Amino acid sequence: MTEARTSQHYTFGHGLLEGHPPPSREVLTVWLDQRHIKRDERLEIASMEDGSGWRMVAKDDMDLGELICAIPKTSLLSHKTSSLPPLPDLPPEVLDSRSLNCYTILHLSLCLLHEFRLGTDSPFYGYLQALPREVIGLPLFWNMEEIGGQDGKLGRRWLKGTEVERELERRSQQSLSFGDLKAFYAATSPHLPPTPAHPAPSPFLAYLHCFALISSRAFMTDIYHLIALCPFADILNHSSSSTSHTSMMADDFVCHICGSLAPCQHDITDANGVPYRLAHLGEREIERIGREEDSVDMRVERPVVKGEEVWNCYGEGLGDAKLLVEWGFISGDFAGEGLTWNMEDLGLDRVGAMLGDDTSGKEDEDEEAKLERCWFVVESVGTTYERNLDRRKVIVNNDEEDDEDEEERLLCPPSEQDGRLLNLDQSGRLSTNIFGFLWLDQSLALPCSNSNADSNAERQAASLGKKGRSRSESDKDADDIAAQQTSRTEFGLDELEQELSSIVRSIEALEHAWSVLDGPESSNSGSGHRVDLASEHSTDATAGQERSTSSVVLDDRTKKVVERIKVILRSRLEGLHRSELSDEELFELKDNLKPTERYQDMAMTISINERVLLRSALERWEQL
Ligand SMILES: C[S@@+](CC[C@H](N)C(=O)[O-])C[C@H]1O[C@@H](n2cnc3c(N)ncnc32)[C@H](O)[C@@H]1O
Repeated sequence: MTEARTSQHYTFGHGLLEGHPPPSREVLTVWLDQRHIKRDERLEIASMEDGSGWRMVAKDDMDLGELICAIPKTSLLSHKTSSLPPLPDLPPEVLDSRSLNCYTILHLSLCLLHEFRLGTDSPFYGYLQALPREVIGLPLFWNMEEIGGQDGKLGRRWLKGTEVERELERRSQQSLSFGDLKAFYAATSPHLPPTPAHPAPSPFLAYLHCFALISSRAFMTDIYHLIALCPFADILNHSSSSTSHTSMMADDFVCHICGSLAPCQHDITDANGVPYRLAHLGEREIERIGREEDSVDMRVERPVVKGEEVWNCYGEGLGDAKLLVEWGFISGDFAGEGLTWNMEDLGLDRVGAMLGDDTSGKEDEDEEAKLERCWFVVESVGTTYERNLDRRKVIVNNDEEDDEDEEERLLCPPSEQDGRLLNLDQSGRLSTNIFGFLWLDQSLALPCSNSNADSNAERQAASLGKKGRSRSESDKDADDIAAQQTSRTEFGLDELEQELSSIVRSIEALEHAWSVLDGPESSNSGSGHRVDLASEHSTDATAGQERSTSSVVLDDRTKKVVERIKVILRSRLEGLHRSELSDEELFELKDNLKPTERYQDMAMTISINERVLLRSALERWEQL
């Protein structure tokens, strides 16, 4: 059976495989067999329901541990297996600041382009012909007329202020901006060997096509091949980790010189003659890797039912922003870390000031060391918070109700993926990392004089409120900070440790106050509900415990942190495109999009989801 991804022949402006027959599963299957790529025969390549690509479906049940596929590493398409000759030294402005990861992506995209240009002469042709021919519309390209058109331009506007914009900024910091791609291709395209079908360098669009394929299909394999295309395995679509059936596995402790997994001539061995890179393995394992061919494997990690699509997990906790930027689609799974901030966004970019700068008694300490001292406290806050949550779970026997209760909290422990993330999680809970830093900034930014106090308050105002707060508000902030100052202290590690217990107490008071507001007897369903935190005596029955709330009083520092959190959330909301629109107006706009306006649709979905999340979080903090 020869089935095309679509029936027409392709001309997509990049000029690659032009005039070739459409992608064929049959040609792919023959090639996979020739390259000894093992697949379970119960698996079938099928079309996606919306016709936008291929997917893997199981024709029968598959059990835990069964092999889905095994791809010999010699059949991966990596910078080591491609026939692109080594590049000459690149000019420093192209190479200088690039990390190895970034260079590997840019270089592998060029390798792929070279294989495409070879056409049927490429040893990878059977695989290449099965890849999507249309350029995958990563947001990085949406402003480019040939790829994004009008839809892309309008879509980019909806990305304003969203996590996608942040993700693009992160990529840019890793030297993976549109300009970086352009510069890399300008420097390397003259070195592409001419081929019969492509005697001259290919257009930039061809390189972008290859870059998007690498971004959306290549996986990290080992320290020799690094990022590589894994034929067959890359047909599986993504689902978040809890619903996926499998993930990619490879032994990555290979020799970095020749790629051998088994002991080789380049190895340095320990006293027992075992290569250091294999020292963590048992004798039997070492014997096994000497016998077997090294491969990238996928096994069933969650049983697959007959007729089901087999889902891969491209990475733990991938949210829609990352999926859109790197893979060009959104899942709507509400996976990932929610919304993120960096220190600057939070007005915390001058840690020196946060620590009392020249009065710290550690004038010669660099910013990094100061920041580390703050992290010491903030991370301890997270650990303590998590431990208290666990303890509470044990007390209430960890039932479902308690999980729901937990999601309704104001704060959440730091992300498991990245312990230093400053985020608002998908349940609208603010990370204790943000709270901790805001607390430290509030309590430690002790000004030397009123003029310093002024500049500190101005700094916060400028960073937090994009529209800027009025001068009188800044003055008031500065006065408050100055009023709090009773004595000047050297803030060393000991002092920071003392801060820990204050922050934990502040969080406990806040959560307690919130549980009173959010508890069943408070009938806190509508907005505008208020509880007099300082005077009422009530009980919190949500956890099956009696808790006196007679002493829920938020101290001044806590109140100030709460105020800053509200400013941060409001400012993020106001930074979104068309932030003045109501949810109804937004949904109406989205519903009126044409089916072809896919980029706008994805961007609006993300923007709307972020609004909803921010509003729900803001509502909680405003009720305090
Ligand atoms: C590794 S490939 C997967 C195979 C691809 N569907 C194909 O046609 O060859 C990754 C691409 O598949 C698509 N994709 C993967 N998971 C998806 C999902 N859950 N929903 C929609 N598209 C998905 C995206 O276009 C993504 O860039």
